[in-house]
Amino acid sequence: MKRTPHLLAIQSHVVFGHAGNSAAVFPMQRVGVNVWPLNTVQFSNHTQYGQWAGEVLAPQQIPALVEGIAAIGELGNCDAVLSGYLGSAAQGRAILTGVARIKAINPKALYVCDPVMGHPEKGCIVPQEVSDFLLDEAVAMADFLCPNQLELDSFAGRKPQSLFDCLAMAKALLARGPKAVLVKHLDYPGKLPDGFEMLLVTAEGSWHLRRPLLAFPRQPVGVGDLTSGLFLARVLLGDSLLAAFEFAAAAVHEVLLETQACASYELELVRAQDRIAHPRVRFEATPIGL
Ligand SMILES: Nc1ncnc2c1ncn2[C@@H]1O[C@H](COP(=O)(O)OP(=O)(O)O)[C@@H](O)[C@H]1O
Ligand SMILES: Cc1ncc(COP(=O)(O)O)c(C=O)c1O
Ligand SMILES: [Mg+2]
Repeated sequence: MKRTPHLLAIQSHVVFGHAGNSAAVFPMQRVGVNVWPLNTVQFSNHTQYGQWAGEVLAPQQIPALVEGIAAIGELGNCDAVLSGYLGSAAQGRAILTGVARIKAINPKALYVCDPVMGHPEKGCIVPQEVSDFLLDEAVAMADFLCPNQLELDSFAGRKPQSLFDCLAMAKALLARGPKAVLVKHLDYPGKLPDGFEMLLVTAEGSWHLRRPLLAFPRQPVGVGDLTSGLFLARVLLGDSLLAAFEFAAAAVHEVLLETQACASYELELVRAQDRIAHPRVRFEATPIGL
């Protein structure tokens, strides 16, 4: 029998609704991965409501929890670490120490970094020191990096002029450490207004994917966290990076269709669970080169 992969997921938890681990854990489990959720913050709701209650996890808790898993002899079973929304830069450094500890026991373990940064225009609120940590330190250790366009711009220090410019910006990141870059949301001058586009960039090749842009009165949150989580889950289950990319796009689109049909602001993950596991839609990524 094939072994079920194990994944340590270090990102936010919201009591109500879906963002961070609250967007990604159930879908990753639903496609067949054992998830170890480690919550960097516990907030009442995501920050795009503009107000929330709750606390940031003390950074020293991250190594303490990782050592607790080592002490029961299970740390070597960890196949990957996924990091997302962080409450402080100290938490980020504690995660990198944890990644090094896990890779020392299991050199095949992957580190996937979704570099969630604060953006005033989007309403996602993250401390500035976290963005600095992601730009300078996390990128060097990440096996895969999953930025959105705004985060890609921050890494490049500029905005793109075209789709090929986005590709060049993502390719430049490969030289800084990651083996693959998944740009979860593209925005560039000349982009067709009715599409939602993504890029997968690896040393072996690059692919562009377009799916329909759906209309929402308020943009749902947690879509990026869902995308990175499902992409990694499918890689751990044995998909190629390209297959995992196409799967994540299809499953996320299914969730958005259900969310739109319910006129819900929060992602309808429970209702969409069968469609997450078995997407009915398929989007083919096309090779793209410079
Ligand atoms: N097919 C789609 N139609 C409409 N909106 C979408 C679609 N897919 C994703 N979105 C929205 O696009 C935005 C992507 O957010 P962005 O900040 O760029 O990425 P991330 O969620 O990774 O941080 C989100 O507001 C999400 O709700
Ligand atoms: C607590 C929390 N976690 C994670 C996110 C990231 O969500 P998304 O996947 O939409 O970038 C947000 C965005 O506001 C958030 O408030
Ligand atoms: Mg995001």
